Amino acid sequence: MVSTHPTGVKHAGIQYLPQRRSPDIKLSPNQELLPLSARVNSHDFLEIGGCDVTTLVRQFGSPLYILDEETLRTACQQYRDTFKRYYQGESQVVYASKAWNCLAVCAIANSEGLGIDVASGGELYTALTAGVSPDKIYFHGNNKSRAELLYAIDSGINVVADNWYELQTLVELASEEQPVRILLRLTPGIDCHTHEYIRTGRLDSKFGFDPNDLDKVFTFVSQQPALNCVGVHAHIGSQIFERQPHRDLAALMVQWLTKAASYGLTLTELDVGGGLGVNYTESDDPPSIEEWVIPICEVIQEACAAENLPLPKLLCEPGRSLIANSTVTAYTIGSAKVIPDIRTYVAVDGGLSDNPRPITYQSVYRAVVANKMSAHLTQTVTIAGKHCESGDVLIKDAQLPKTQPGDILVVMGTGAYNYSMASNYNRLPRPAAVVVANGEANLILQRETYQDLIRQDRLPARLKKDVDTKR
Ligand SMILES: Cc1ncc(COP(=O)(O)O)c(C=O)c1O
Ligand SMILES: N[C@@H](CCCC[NH3+])C(=O)O
Repeated sequence: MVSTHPTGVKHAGIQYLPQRRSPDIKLSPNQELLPLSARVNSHDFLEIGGCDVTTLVRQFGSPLYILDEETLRTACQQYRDTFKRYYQGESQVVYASKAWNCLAVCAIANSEGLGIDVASGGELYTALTAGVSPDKIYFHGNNKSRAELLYAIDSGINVVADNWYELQTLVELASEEQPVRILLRLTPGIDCHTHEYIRTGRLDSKFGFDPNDLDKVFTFVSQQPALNCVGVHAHIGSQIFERQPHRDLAALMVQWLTKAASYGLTLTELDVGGGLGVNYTESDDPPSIEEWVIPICEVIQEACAAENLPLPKLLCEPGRSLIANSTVTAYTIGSAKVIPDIRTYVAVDGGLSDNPRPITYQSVYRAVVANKMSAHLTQTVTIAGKHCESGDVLIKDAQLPKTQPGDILVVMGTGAYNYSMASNYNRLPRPAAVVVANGEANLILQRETYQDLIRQDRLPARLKKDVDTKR
């Protein structure tokens, strides 16, 4: 079977065309396997952003993260513009930068008018360095350190307060003259179907205040002049395909605003978190960005009208659905091991250090061979990484054309939680990343070197002496 990608990419056996539910609803990048600008050129090679992937690998090395600027910008615009169109109050889309935090990605999101959600001092430092305005930065985390909270207060950003210890620390660190702007993160008690490790909304979660404490929390913050509490926040989990949980969440959060008003707290911001899922395989079926945003706007508008509340500023925090499908990882194929009647392993020059999602969440990915885009898929192979770990498998039973050492394997949908969760396991240097657009490729993350790997190593003098004498 040969199927066709909407943009013209053909790859035998892979169904690239997601199902359109209605002609009025735009498909969005989170429903695509390949970046929007993907094409097959006259050599039968994959091009992204007008750049031949095999040339990029020759130029920048392998493995290589390749980020398509058009796809990322389109996703940012779809979120931003859908809120503008369907929500009558103010809105702000905030990129959850834990998905991929680096200067260039923060700068692109910022240039599209998005705010940035940060989850550590390091992510905050990156966002500020990328030029994001402090009032558009939201700081998350269930155990922010004192130093991180001080950094947040000094920088004038928004803090999403997660627990009692944090509220008390903020009261100590902030002052009446310079109150800290906070939102309260509450656990909504809403469950959804996603991987156990990435559910955050149910009561048994390490994040946020217990909803049974709502009265106590509102009473406390309403009495603290050092706390400028402006809103509520909740996030129910990640890689969610269902639509009802976010509708339920939106309705529940409006009830929280009503309750806060009874404590004299005028809360003007409501942040529904992120969580919209993406296509990693042809059988995934997430809603589009519009299909996710529109019902949230409708539910909040209806609930506020019913409760006679002014419309709050509506925020959301997508990570994965903004960036996952903008990026592919290109690897070079090396050794193979054929175990007759059992399995064929084809190894690449990266693995769990650049993409820990398969080993962590049993995530499934799809791949194509960038220099053999129309070749028939004649083999079923397991794509192994190069780490000393049997579980270091990127894709089980991948359908591929016949491959040989030197071929370029492209794994799709690697923009979210790949680089940001990358490690140096086995002391592999982290890969480089480029952003591509209009035939131009720019380095956004330099490949680590062996020197980088030992930059933080220290050899105490007494051990050094040992080394010297034993030589
Ligand atoms: C507080 C918070 N906001 C936003 C996100 C982004 O989620 P996603 O990448 O699923 O959109 C997460 C991650 O799950 C999160 O923990
Ligand atoms: N790291 C997870 C998502 C975590 C979301 C952050 N709360 C993943 O790769 O799917």
